[in-house]
Order: sequence, then C-alpha cells, then structure tokens
Amino acid sequence: MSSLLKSRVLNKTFQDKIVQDVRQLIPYFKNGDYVGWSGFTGVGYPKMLPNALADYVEENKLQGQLRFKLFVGASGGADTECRWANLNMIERRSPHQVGKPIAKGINENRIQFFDKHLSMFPQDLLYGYYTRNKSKNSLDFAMIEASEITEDGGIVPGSSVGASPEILSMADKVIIEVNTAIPSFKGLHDIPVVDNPPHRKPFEVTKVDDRIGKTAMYVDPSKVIAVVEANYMDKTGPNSPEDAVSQRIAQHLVDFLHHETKHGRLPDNLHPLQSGIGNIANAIIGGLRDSPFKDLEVWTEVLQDAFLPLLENGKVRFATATSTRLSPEGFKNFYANFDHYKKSILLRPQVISNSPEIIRRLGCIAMNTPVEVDIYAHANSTNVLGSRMLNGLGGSADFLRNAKLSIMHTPSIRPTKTDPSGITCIVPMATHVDQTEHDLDVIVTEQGFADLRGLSPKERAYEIINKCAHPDYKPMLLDYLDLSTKYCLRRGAAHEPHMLHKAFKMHNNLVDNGTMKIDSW
Ligand SMILES: CC(=O)SCCNC(=O)CCNC(=O)[C@H](O)C(C)(C)COP(=O)(O)OP(=O)(O)OC[C@H]1O[C@@H](n2cnc3c(N)ncnc32)[C@H](O)[C@@H]1OP(=O)(O)O
Repeated sequence: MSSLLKSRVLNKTFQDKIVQDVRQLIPYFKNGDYVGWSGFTGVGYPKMLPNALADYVEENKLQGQLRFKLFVGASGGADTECRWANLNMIERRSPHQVGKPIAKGINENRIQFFDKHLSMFPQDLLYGYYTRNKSKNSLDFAMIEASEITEDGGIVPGSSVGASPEILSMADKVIIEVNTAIPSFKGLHDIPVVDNPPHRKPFEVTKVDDRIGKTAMYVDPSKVIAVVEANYMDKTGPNSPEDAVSQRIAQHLVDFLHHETKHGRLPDNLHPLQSGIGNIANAIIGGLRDSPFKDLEVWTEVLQDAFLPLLENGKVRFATATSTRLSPEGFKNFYANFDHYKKSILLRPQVISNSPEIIRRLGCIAMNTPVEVDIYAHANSTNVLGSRMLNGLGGSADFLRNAKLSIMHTPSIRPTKTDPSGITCIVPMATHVDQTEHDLDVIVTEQGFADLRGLSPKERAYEIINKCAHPDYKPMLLDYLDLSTKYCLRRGAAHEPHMLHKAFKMHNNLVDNGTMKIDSW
C-alpha cells in the first residue's frame, strides 16, 4: 500500500480490502450486470476499474459482448463513460449523460436511455423501479470514488456526491476507488440519511449553508469487495470562452435582476442562484462580477469555473451544489486555494441539491439553456427536432418548476451548414416539451428579455417574439401567430392558437433545406 493511500484509508476493515491490481476484479463482472457509478457532470467518477474493464474488452475483442446497465447520478468521465460507449459496453443508461459517443449510442438505438429528473432518480432507484425486472431488487455493483475513508468507515466523496449514497445502499457488491491525486474533501460534504416515504421527514434547510447530515457516506463493510487506489484527477475539458452573444444575454439578465431589486421583488443580494451548464451559464455568472449585487448565495447542482473568482472576492458569500465541475485550469486554482474555498462551499447529494421542497423554500432563481422555446413558453431541453437526444433533462425541470424566478436563456439563432442564421431557437411549437408554459417566467436571448409573469398565452407570444426572436424570424413568427389566431377564432378556440398542420413547417424546412426560413405559411 502506498503511504499516500495509507494516509487516506484510516479504517482497518477497509485497509484489509485494498487490492493492488484492479484487474483481479474483472472476473466478477458478467454481461448484463446492473452497475452504479459515482460521478456528476464528469467529475468524481470511478476511473481505474471502468478503464480496466474497457482494456479487457478491447484486448479480448469483446465489444458488444460485455454490456452493462449503467446508472450514474449525472454523467461519468469522458475517459471512462465515453470509452464504454465506444466499446459498446453500455446496454441501458440513466438519468443524464454527456459525451458524443454516448449520445450517438442512444440515438443509434444501441443504448436504451431513460431520462429522469435528477432529484427523483435516486429515490426511484431506491424504490426498486429500475431493478424491477431482476430477480433481486438491487444493483450488482457500485463503483464509487472517494477522497478518504475515515477511521469510523465513512466514505468521503471527492468532487461530486450525486447519487452515490443511494447507489451504495442498493448495491450487492461495492468497489471503492480512493483517489490520492486529489486532496481529501473531508468536511466539504453534507450527506443526510434520506428515508423513503410515506413518513420522510422534511429536509430542514432554510439557508444555503445549513447542514443537515454527516460529512461522509456509510455502507455495510461486508458488501465492499475491494478498495483500490485511483491516481489521476478528473479529466475535464476547458470551458468554451464567453462570446458576444452570451455576454449580451448576461447583460440583459443582470439588468432584469437589477430591475427586480429596484421594485422590491428581490433583495439586494437576490435569492439563491441556480445556474445550468455551458458557456451561456458561465457568462451569466461571470456577468455578476461587475454587477451591483453583493453577498450572493448559490444553491445549484454544478459549480463551474465562473464561480471561483466570485467566491474569492466575496461577491458570492456561500455556494452549495452536488458537484464542482471545473476546467483543468479551474481545478488547479481550486486545489491550490482549497482551504480558502472550503469555508464557502458545501457539496450535497443530488436528492438534496435538486430537492423541489428546498428550491421552493429558498425561492431560488433558476437559469438554464434550452434547445428551443416556443412562442407560448414551452421549452425543449433535450431532443433536437423532437427526436435526437442531447444530454438529457438533468436538473433543469427540478429547478425551473420550483424556483421563485424561472429563467431560460438561449441564443435567438444558431447556424446551420448552409445558413448562418438557419435555426431559430424561438419556434411556433416546441418539438418536445421538458419545461411547460406553467413553469417559465422569463426568456432571455441576446435580442432582449421577455417577462412572461401574469401574461395570457397570446400576450406571452407577442412578448417573446417581439423581445427575443431574431429579426430574420420575427415577421415569420408574427405571421404564424396572426394566422393561427384567425384560424382558431373561427372555431371559438383561440386561447392558445395553433395551426397544427403547419406548426412544424419551419422544422420540416430545416430537415429538407437546411434552414428554418420559409417563404410563407
Ligand atoms: C447536470 C445538469 O443538469 S446542469 C442543470 C441544467 N441542465 C440542463 O439544462 C440539461 C439540458 N440542457 C443541456 O443539455 C444544454 O443546456 C443544451 C444542450 C440544451 C444547450 O447547451 P449548449 O451548450 O448551448 O449546446 P450546444 O451549442 O453544445 O448544442 C448542442 C447540440 O444541439 C444542437 N442544437 C441546439 N439547439 C438546437 C436547435 N434549436 N435546433 C437544432 N439543433 C440544436 C447544436 O447544434 C449542437 O449539435 P451537435 O451536437 O451536432 O454539435
């Protein structure tokens, strides 16, 4: 045992389970096994065993013959999960994934993917919903990354908690990877025991820094078949740089929040912020840097790079999430100033970070990016053209349905191969609906922001088209609204007017001609 590993595995029972060569564990696995991994947004995932299994499949040309039903709180690492997808090792997957090879496997029907709210996934797992076709209601294996095992046998996660507590409790056999390439995260987590209904106690969180649990997860040691050392950090990529579009969106959003504070609907330090993933989300948090707000609080699922400077200069007082998904540069800074950040960050299981109960109680401000939003404020977060899965719903609906202010931000257009403004993200009818008109309060694009609170569907449509649509598409969308209203009024059915036979004409044109621009309706 390396001295570093010895300093991280403090419990004797777990020390006795240390396995030097991870390949020893391969014979345990068989085709069709149910496997749960730690990990959330590509951090805190198991590294050594998934790669050993991938090597084994590659070396023995077993592609398609050793496949697993894989459950990961929300996305493992590019170097492991994408590798499994490339080697056709994933038969079934839930609830959220990131990586082109995985999405390709899903869209080519090799991977059966089912998408679920991130707050609900762990509890549905515990209910036995996902193992109901098995003779035994359990996962065969849990592979969990830890940064320390304490003297009393507590498993201290690393950079994410996700669904690890539930995966641990559902697994017959557990393998723990103690990562010695990262510091011990001891003290940075808050992990309560969550009972199943009908007598679940309230999660007594009324402030972002409230603690309601322990600093580690616990598992019956007799289920642990091995402890192995992991020796490299989470492999993340760089963030896409902010561009003019994301900066303009951020500026509109900051102006709107400022307007709300001036009218007394928000305090000067706003309400706890949730921010989605991607460069727009990063730009918006970056945009807060020069804003008048101070003592901000964050209740979110993923902490991205843009939060670090705000935590450093005190603009953000406290931030809590279930994962710290940083770029390599961000992690370098994070670990170099770990003691400082530890004072203002807490990581929780996703069942808590995404809990609708807590999001409502705190009155969070939720901000996420959709694929498209329609003129009545139904949003599609997942399926391009109603059919091609991207990453999944993630926690977007956990937050957008329950927040005090539910905001979706998107560029008004996206390019296609033949037309630089070939896609409008404001469409007549969303081709798939993840967030409904009843969930969203504000839509923001680089063109402006639409404040939908208290508006009827037709009022919302004018607000969204006039404020958010790109000039190339505004006349087409206004035309659609006008014609649909006349068409539906004839039947006395014009509350939320549509011409169903034409609602997807722009989308069909995109498929046929590479642009959503049409000559007429
Ligand atoms: C873990 C968490 O849950 S964090 C909390 C929030 N989570 C979520 O909101 C989950 C759902 N949302 C998401 O996955 C993302 O926000 C997205 C994918 C919707 C948007 O993120 P972006 O970074 O703006 O997406 P990006 O520009 O990479 O586009 C993704 C793909 O969709 C395509 N696309 C996006 N919008 C459209 C559109 N309106 N029409 C057609 N294609 C589109 C892009 O062209 C791109 O295609 P490619 O894969 O062939 O390159």
